[in-house]
Amino acid sequence: MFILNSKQISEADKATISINNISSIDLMEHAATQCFNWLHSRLQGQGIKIHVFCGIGNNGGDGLVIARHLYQHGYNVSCYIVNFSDKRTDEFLINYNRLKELGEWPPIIKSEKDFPKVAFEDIVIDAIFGNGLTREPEGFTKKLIQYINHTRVFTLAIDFPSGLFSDESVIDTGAVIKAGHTLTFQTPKLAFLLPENKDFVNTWEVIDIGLDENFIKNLNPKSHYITKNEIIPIYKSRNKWSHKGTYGHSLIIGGSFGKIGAVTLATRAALKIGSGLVSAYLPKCGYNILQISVPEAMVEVDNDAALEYYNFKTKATIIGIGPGMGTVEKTALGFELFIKENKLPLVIDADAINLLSINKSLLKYLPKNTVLTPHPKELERLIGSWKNDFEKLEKITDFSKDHNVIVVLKGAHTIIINEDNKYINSTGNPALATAGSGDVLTGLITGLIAQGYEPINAAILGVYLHGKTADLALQETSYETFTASSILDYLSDAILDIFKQDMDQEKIEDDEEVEDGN
Ligand SMILES: NC(=O)C1=CN([C@@H]2O[C@H](COP(=O)(O)OP(=O)(O)OC[C@H]3O[C@@H](n4cnc5c(N)ncnc54)[C@H](OP(=O)(O)O)[C@@H]3O)[C@@H](O)[C@H]2O)[C@@H](O)CC1
Ligand SMILES: [K+]
Repeated sequence: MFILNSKQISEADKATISINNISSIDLMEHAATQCFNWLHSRLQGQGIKIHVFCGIGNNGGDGLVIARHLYQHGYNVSCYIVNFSDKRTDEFLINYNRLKELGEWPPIIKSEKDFPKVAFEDIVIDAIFGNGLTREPEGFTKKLIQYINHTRVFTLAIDFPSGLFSDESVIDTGAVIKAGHTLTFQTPKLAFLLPENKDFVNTWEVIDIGLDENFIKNLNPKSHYITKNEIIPIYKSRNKWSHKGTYGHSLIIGGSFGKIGAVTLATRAALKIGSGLVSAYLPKCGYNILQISVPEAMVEVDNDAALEYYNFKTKATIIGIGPGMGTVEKTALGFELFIKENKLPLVIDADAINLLSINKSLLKYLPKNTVLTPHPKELERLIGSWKNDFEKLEKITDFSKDHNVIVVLKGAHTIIINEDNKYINSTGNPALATAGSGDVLTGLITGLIAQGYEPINAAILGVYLHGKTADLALQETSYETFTASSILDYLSDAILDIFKQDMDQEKIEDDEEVEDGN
C-alpha cells in the first residue's frame, strides 16, 4: 500500500475529481458516510453523547456530514463549528446548510468561553484539521485541543488527529489531539508510523474513498506500507526439481563466551526459513552447544572465547554476521581484515554494526546492497543523533545512498530504507520485545538471501514474517511468554498465512451500508 504525503493526497484528490467525473461534494459525502457507518455499526443506536467538532475546511465538511447522519439516525449528538478562520470552503458551506435544513444549527466556537461541557464517558469526533494543516494550532483552537485531551474522552479522529502533520514533526506537542482511533482516507500517513507520535495516534485504519489508483501509481510514491498484498508478489514458490543447492548456503558468524545463544538462534532461523545449507562460524567454546542445538547446521570454530581469525573454509552464498560476537579488540581487528577481504553479500547486525560505527572507514568495503539491521541505539552510533523522527529518516536515506546499503531500522513499525524508498512494516507487536528477537531476524534475512531473494525483498519479507509470527501467536499465547524461539515455532504459520485469503467481512458490510444509505 502506498503512503502518500500531503501534497500527493491533494493532487490525487483533484485528479480523481477531474478524471472520474465525480464532484468534490460527492467525494466528501462518500468518505464521511463511511466514517459514520463505522461508528454506527459499533454504537448500534446507543444513546451515548457524541460531540462533533468541525473546522471550517473540508475536514470540517466531513464532520458536518457525519453529524448529519448521526442526527438522522437519532443519535444524541452535538455539532460545533471551530471558527479559527473565515475561509470556509464550498464543501463546508454546502454541508453546513444541509445540516441547518434539518433544523440543527451548530453553535460557533470563537473563544474558550464557547467550549461545551464534555464528559469522560462521551465520544468526541475530531474534524477540526485534516490534510490542510499548514501550521501549528494556536489560540483558542489549541486550547480546545488541550481541553478535549484533558477530558480523556474517547476521540475518533477523521483523517488526522487534528494538529498532526502527515510528513513533518510536531513541535508543539500540546497542540495535537490524542486520538483513540483514527479513520484516515485512502492511505496511511507516515506520521502515524513513527514513534514520536505515539501519544497522538493510537489505533487507525484506512478508509478507501476511491481516489484514482492509476494516478496514485503514476505519482511513483517512495513510501510503502507492507501488508500481505505487498508480500504475495515477493514470495518465491519452490520448484519441483529443486534440491538443497538451489536454496543456497548461509554462513552465520558470531558468538562469544556467554553469548553463544545469539549465534545459535540466528543459525536456527536461517535454517528454518529454508536456506538449503547453513553453517555457523563461532568461538570454540560454542562448538558443542551449536552442534547439539542445531544438528542440521555445520560448524567451524575460531579461537576459544571470542572471534579473532575469521579463517573459515565454508563456501557460502551469503554471510550474516554480528549476533553475540562482542567488540573486544582482537574481534575488532579480525573483523577489519574480514570486511576488507570479503566479497560475499552480507547481513550485518548487533556488534558487527557497533564495530562499523567504531571504524567507519570500513563502510566503503561493504558490498552493494549489504543489509544492516540496527536497533535505534546501534543506528545512533552509526549515523549520529537526530532531532526528530523525520530527520532520522532523512539521515538513514543519506547513509543508504552514500554507502549503497539497505538499512532495517527495528522498532514497533520496522522501517526498511533503500535509498529514497521506505518500506514500513505492518506486522508485529510488543511480544517481539524479547532477548534474541533481533538475532532471529538476522538469520531470517540471511536465509532468504541464500535462497535467491534480492536483499531488499529478503529484508521486507523477513521483517514481515518475523512480525507475523508474534501476531499469530497472540491468538494462543501471552506477550510475556513469547520468546525468540517462539518466532521460529510460529514461522510455518506465518508463511502459510501469506496464502490465506482474509475475508474482510466488516468492510463488505460497511460498503453495503453506504450503498443502502442506512
Ligand atoms: N483528500 C481527499 O480526497 C478528500 C479529503 N477530504 C477531507 O478534506 C480534508 C482536507 O481539507 P482542507 O484542504 O480544506 O484542509 P483542512 O485540514 O480541513 O483545513 C484547512 C483550513 O485550515 C486552515 N489552517 C491550517 N492550519 C491552521 C492552523 N494551524 N490554524 C488555523 N488555521 C489553519 C487553512 O488555512 P490556511 O492555511 O490556508 O491559512 C484552511 O483554511 C481532508 O483531511 C479530509 O478530511 C474528504 O472530504 C474526502 C476527500
Ligand atoms: K481531524
